[in-house]
Order: sequence, then C-alpha cells, then structure tokens
Amino acid sequence: MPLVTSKAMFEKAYENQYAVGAFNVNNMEIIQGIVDAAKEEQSPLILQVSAGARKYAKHIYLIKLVEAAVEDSGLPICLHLDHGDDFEICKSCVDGGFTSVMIDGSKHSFEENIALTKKVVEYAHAHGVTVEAELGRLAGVEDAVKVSSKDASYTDPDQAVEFVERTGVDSLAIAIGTSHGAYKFKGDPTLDFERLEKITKLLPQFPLVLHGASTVLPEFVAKCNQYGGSIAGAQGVPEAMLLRAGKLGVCKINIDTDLRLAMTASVREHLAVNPSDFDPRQYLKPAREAIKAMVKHKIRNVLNSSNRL
Ligand SMILES: O=C(CO)COP(=O)(O)O
Ligand SMILES: O=C[C@H](O)COP(=O)(O)O
Ligand SMILES: [Zn+2]
Ligand SMILES: [Zn+2]
Repeated sequence: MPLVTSKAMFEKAYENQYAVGAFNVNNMEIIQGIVDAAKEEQSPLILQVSAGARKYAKHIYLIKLVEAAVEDSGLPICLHLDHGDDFEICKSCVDGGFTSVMIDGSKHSFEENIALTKKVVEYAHAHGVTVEAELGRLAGVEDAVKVSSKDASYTDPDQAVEFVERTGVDSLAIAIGTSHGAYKFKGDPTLDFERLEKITKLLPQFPLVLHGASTVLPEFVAKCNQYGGSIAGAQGVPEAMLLRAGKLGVCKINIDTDLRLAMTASVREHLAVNPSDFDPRQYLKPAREAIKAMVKHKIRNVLNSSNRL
C-alpha cells in the first residue's frame, strides 16, 4: 500500500460525518505510536510534518520513517505538509514524496493568498498531490511565531466560497475560534458554530479543516505539573465541540499539542519515578505507548473514525 492523498479519505469522511485525525510527527517514537493506534482502530490517518519538524528531523528521515510505517502497517497513510509558508517548501515536499501539502497564505491579503494558493495548486495537482489552504487567521503559536488574538480573524463565509472557486484548492482550514498551542481560551471555550454552518451550507460537499484542535486534557497537564513541569492555565477545545464540528463538514482535525502533553507527561513521570534510569529506551518506550493511547482516545472519542478503512 503506497502513501495516499487526502481525496478519498475526505470524501468518505464527509459522507459519513466523521473526521480524519491529522497528527504532527517529529521522530520515530511519535510515528510508531500514532500508526500502531490507527492500525488497531482500523482508522484512516494523516501524518503531518511542519516546517519546524522538517528542520528538526530532516525531510529524508521523516519520509523514510513514514514509508517504513506504511510498509510495516499496511495502512493507507496520507503524508501532509503542515503550514507551508511559501511555494518553495510546498514544491520541495511535492517533489520529495509527500501526498498532500498545506499552503498557509493566511497572513497575506485575500488576493495574495489566492495567487499563492493557486500557484501551489497548479504545481501540486500536476503531480497528483492534494492541497489545503487557510483563510482567516488562527491565534496562538505557529512555527515559533506567536499570532496575537488581535491579529487573528475569523473566516468570512462569502470569501471562503470565492477563495475555493478561484484557487481550485482541495480543502480549506477555517478560523472559528480555535488556536494553536495549550492556551486556547481565557474564559469559557466557545467556537463560532453559526459561522461554520454558514460556510458548510455555502460549500456543500467541500472538506473543511480545523487547526488548533487539541483538547488539552487536564489529567495530562496535571501529570506534567506533578512531576516538575510548570504549565499553568492551559485549556483546549472540548471534545463535544470537536465531535459536533465533524458532523458539520470538518473532515480533518489537527492534533499536536495533545501528543506533546502525553509524551512529556510520560517522560517526566518515568524519570521522576525511576531516577537511576539513563537508557533512553526506558523512558521512550512508555512515551511511545502514551502517544498510542492518546491517538486511540482521539480516534474513538473525538474523530469517530474507527473501522472506516
Ligand atoms: O493545528 C495544529 C497543527 O497544524 C495543531 O493544533 P494544536 O496545537 O491544538 O494541537
Ligand atoms: O501548527 C503548528 C503545529 O503544532 C506544529 O508546531 P511546530 O511548528 O512547533 O512544529
Ligand atoms: Zn495559519
Ligand atoms: Zn495548524
């Protein structure tokens, strides 16, 4: 089974009102934990690589690890570039074996975003690769750059229609109140479901993407803090809201922060409880299991994507 694009995955997800999890990967243990979970759940899967991940691990290591995961698991996996900043990084990932790319032109003007996205779509489609774009701007930390809530903006539904028509893009990340990182809401969590419903109505059958969709489960924050961490005031998107979004045209839900918290909580606990351990396998093995358990939890309780292959 080779790597696959997101096209058939999204068609099936849209039809059956569930979402495919897009999990950020940075190393072997993270990839193995995620893929093991998806295999046991027989769930469709997107593994995504940020520019930062590509810098950290190098493109060649990540692609070879993901190819190994496909061969070892037999799963149809989509390998996606997360938040491509310019045409060059998208081209490099298309040329380098990715099956899907995101061009994130959301920091540019509407017209510049369209022109940039169109250029990537033309190149990617000519090479059999699907494209995600972003309209509206999420707050939070993205590629080590903090977008303040004053610079964030929700997606305009009419602009979304024009954007999709003029670019030919395959899926669209929208801003309805989620944000990247562990600190998503100061008060009660709210998402603009009215806006989401409007976009879905204007763009029927079109797959939408929700970034910044970690739940920041309190028990993992508490475990980090119990074993020497200092993560205060963290809050994510409640699971019920994500399930609701999955029934309203959101076909891809991005999760990174929850994997980071699961892995860090596990490593912190292991080293605190076993102070004489110094073989990395001793703490990375349970860390990999923690990733697996988190992804299984997401597939069952947030994505509703078990047994959808
Ligand atoms: O959107 C994301 C990656 O693109 C990840 O979002 P979280 O920070 O909520 O996990
Ligand atoms: O959207 C951002 C993802 O969580 C990736 O984060 P990163 O750029 O730190 O790898
Ligand atoms: Zn963005
Ligand atoms: Zn994102």
